[in-house]
Amino acid sequence: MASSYLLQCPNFSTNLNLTSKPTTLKTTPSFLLIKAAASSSNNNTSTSTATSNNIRDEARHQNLTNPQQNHNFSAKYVPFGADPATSTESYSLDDIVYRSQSGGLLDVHHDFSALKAFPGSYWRALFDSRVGKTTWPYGSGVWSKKEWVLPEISSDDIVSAFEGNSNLFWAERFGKQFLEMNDLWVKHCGISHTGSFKDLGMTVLVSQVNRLRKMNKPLFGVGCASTGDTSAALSAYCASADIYRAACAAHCQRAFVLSIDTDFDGCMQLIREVTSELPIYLANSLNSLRLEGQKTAAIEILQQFDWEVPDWVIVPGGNLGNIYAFYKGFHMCKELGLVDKIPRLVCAQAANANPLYLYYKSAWKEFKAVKANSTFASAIQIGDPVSIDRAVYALKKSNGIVEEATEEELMDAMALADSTGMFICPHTGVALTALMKLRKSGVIRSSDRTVVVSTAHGLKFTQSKIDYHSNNIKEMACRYANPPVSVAADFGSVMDVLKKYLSKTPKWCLGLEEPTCVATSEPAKVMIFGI
Ligand SMILES: Cc1ncc(COP(=O)(O)O)c(C=O)c1O
Ligand SMILES: N[C@@H](CCOP(=O)(O)O)C(=O)O
Repeated sequence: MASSYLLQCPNFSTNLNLTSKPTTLKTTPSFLLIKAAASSSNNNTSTSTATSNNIRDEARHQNLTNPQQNHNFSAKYVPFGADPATSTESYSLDDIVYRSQSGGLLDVHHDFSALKAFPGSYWRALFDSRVGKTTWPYGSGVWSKKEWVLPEISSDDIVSAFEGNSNLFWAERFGKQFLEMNDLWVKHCGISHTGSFKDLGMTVLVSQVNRLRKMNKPLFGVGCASTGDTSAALSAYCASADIYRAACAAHCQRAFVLSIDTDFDGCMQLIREVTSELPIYLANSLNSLRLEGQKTAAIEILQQFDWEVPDWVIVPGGNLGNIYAFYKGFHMCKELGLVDKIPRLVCAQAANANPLYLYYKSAWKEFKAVKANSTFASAIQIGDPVSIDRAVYALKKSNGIVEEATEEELMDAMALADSTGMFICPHTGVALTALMKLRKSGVIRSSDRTVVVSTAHGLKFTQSKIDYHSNNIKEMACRYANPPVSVAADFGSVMDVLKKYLSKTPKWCLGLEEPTCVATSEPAKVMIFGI
């Protein structure tokens, strides 16, 4: 009985939602109308009865016949930072709760004693055995770690697009050419179902929504504030679970988007108020369930290095859930004996939205929210991050660092990365800038194994690339811009342009003398003819 509501600031650029025309908050009646319509339930994900021998049926059969799959792993919510051994406050994951009694954050705490009954080698082998298969739900990079994520959910309730298992790209040329590094890697979390790392968290959250609906919990909607990535993931996973159909009349199988005249922080404040008034489940990372999925990217990095721990992991930060999720994934691997240390974490912020950076620079003395200014890294244009306490914890525990990137720095870094064959988003440009600064200062050494987390697909942020390469950004030199050359559509004009371009190349290239063998040091030219 749930539908999905999204609160977005108006200039979101990356929205992949299946939306109707955006409605402003002033049209509250429409909002209520959908709530009232949420009366029937028809969830084909959780009641898969149609075809036999699909992967979900096979998983069900396996559960019945393979007792090894029955375990006593469990998890619960505890106040963030509290010692679970002594804290008297805890909640079932089936409770709808986002804050502790004192108003603080929550954390999902796993029963480590049950998990520790198995040695690290067991977990490594189990996770490795599931990679790249189509077995439900373990073919997902998130659900391949199900025992560490949501151990008690039935595989039947899981809503998954087999997210995760993303490419860990060896940035050979970027590393060698610009940083004298040989062991630089980019974890492409944005090469994913809806083009950002949010899929990792949303599969967990929407699966739990599916479970709560089956338990007849009072839950009539799912909602988030968003710059565009969280909302895209929420829409897609709710659509995949057919959650809209259950909520609305047949003509309205899509998310309900409110375009609100404020920034992300304003939207976040509003969705928090709305979700405390209405039975709408909060899908932002304030809800600690999301981080259980996102932490699997850290486990995956270790797995991809054959359980060797990198020296550094650099993560762009906005609302600051993800930096903690990475810490948590690494920390669990250490606690449970899969590895013997964790990497140092770097959180990279845009200078135009840098409250964590300022806090770090004050030696953690005083946190002040800021008014986030416009940045090309629009998904991290956040001045009052909800997970500030989680981020500080992660950074302190990992001997971490916070860096920042100006607009020019992040755009230049993105262009340089693209010039070496990557195609990254501006947030990844922020993380690469942090790396470049830390290399320059010698903090990160040439031989350090370093992973930069790429959080979204470059294709979601093409306008920034077009602006940069057209030299169309006020007060920015766009030093690495590569604008197209306009040329008339006739052979002579094209040849004139090409001859000028190729004037420094050997004469045989221009057909002016017999070809000789090509010197291997001669760089090849790449020419693209387009409109
Ligand atoms: C593409 C992208 N990168 C980075 C972030 C920052 O992640 P977090 O808010 O968890 O710090 C976000 C969203 O916030 C995002 O959408
Ligand atoms: N960039 C995010 C901001 C919200 O982050 P969340 O992880 O707290 O949901 C977005 O895409 O909306």
